[in-house]
Amino acid sequence: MGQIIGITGGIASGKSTVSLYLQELGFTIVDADLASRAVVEPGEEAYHQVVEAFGEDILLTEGNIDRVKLGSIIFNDQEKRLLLNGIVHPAVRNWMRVKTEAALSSGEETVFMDIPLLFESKLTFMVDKTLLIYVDEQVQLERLMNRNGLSETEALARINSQMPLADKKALADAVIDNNGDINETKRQVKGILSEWYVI
Ligand SMILES: CC(C)(COP(=O)(O)OP(=O)(O)OC[C@H]1O[C@@H](n2cnc3c(N)ncnc32)[C@H](O)[C@@H]1O)[C@@H](O)C(=O)NCCC(=O)NCCS
Ligand SMILES: Nc1ncnc2c1ncn2[C@@H]1O[C@H](COP(=O)(O)OP(=O)(O)OP(=O)(O)O)[C@@H](O)[C@H]1O
Repeated sequence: MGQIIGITGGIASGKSTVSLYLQELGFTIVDADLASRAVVEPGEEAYHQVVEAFGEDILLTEGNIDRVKLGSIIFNDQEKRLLLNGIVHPAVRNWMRVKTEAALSSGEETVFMDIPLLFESKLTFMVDKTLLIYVDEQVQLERLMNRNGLSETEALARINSQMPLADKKALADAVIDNNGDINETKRQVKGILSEWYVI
C-alpha cells in the first residue's frame, strides 16, 4: 500500500529546507525541481523539444540548457512559460511517478513528493495528502532575493508567476508556517507527521 504526501509552497517558501529535514528523518523525497533538470539533459526527448521551441540561443557552449537565460524569459512572459510547462511537465510527472513507485514497492510506507506547482497544475490526484510550506510575501521576497541574488522586480516576477500562498492555504490539508526559525519549522513538521500517524 503506502501513502504519498505532496509538499508544496511557493518559490523560496522553504520546501527544500523541509524536504532536507524529512530526508534526515529517513524518508524518500521525490523532487519536481530535480525532475525538471533530469528531463532536459542533452539527449532527452524534452531537451530537443525545448531547443526547438526556444532556439539554440538558450544553450550554453557545451550544449546544456542555460537555466538562467530560460528563467529570465519564462518568468517574464506567460505565453512562453505555458509553452515550456507544456513540454516539461508531462516528462516531470512520468519521472516522479517512476521514482515514487520504486520507493513504495521497495516497502516504504510514506513517500513525499516536493511539487512547487501542485495546485497550479492540478496535480493533487498524484498524492494522498498535501502539506503547504507557507511564508508571508515579504519574507518570501527577501529570502528569494537573497538566495538567488535577484532584484526586487525580478523576484516579484517569479512570485507573481505562481498562485498566491494565501490562496494555497485554503487548498492544503495542513500548513507549516515557515516565517520563524528552522527549529520552529521542524517542530511543526514533526507535529503534523505524528498527527497523521506517519511517525
Ligand atoms: C525556468 C527554469 C529553467 C529555471 O531554472 P532554475 O534552475 O533557475 O530554477 P528551478 O528549476 O530550481 O526552479 C526554482 C523555482 O522556480 C519556480 N518555478 C519553476 N518553474 C516555474 C514555472 N514554470 N512556473 C512558476 N514557477 C516556476 C518553482 O517554485 C521552483 O521551485 C526551470 O525552473 C524550468 O525548467 N521550469 C519549468 C518546469 C517547472 O515548472 N518546474 C517547476 C516544478 S515542475
Ligand atoms: N525558517 C527559515 N529561516 C531562515 N531562512 C530560511 C528558512 N527556511 C528557508 N530559509 C532560506 O530561504 C531560502 C529558500 O528556502 P528553500 O530553498 O528551502 O525554498 P524552496 O521552497 O525549496 O525554494 P524553491 O522551490 O524556489 O527552490 C533558502 O535560502 C533557505 O536557506
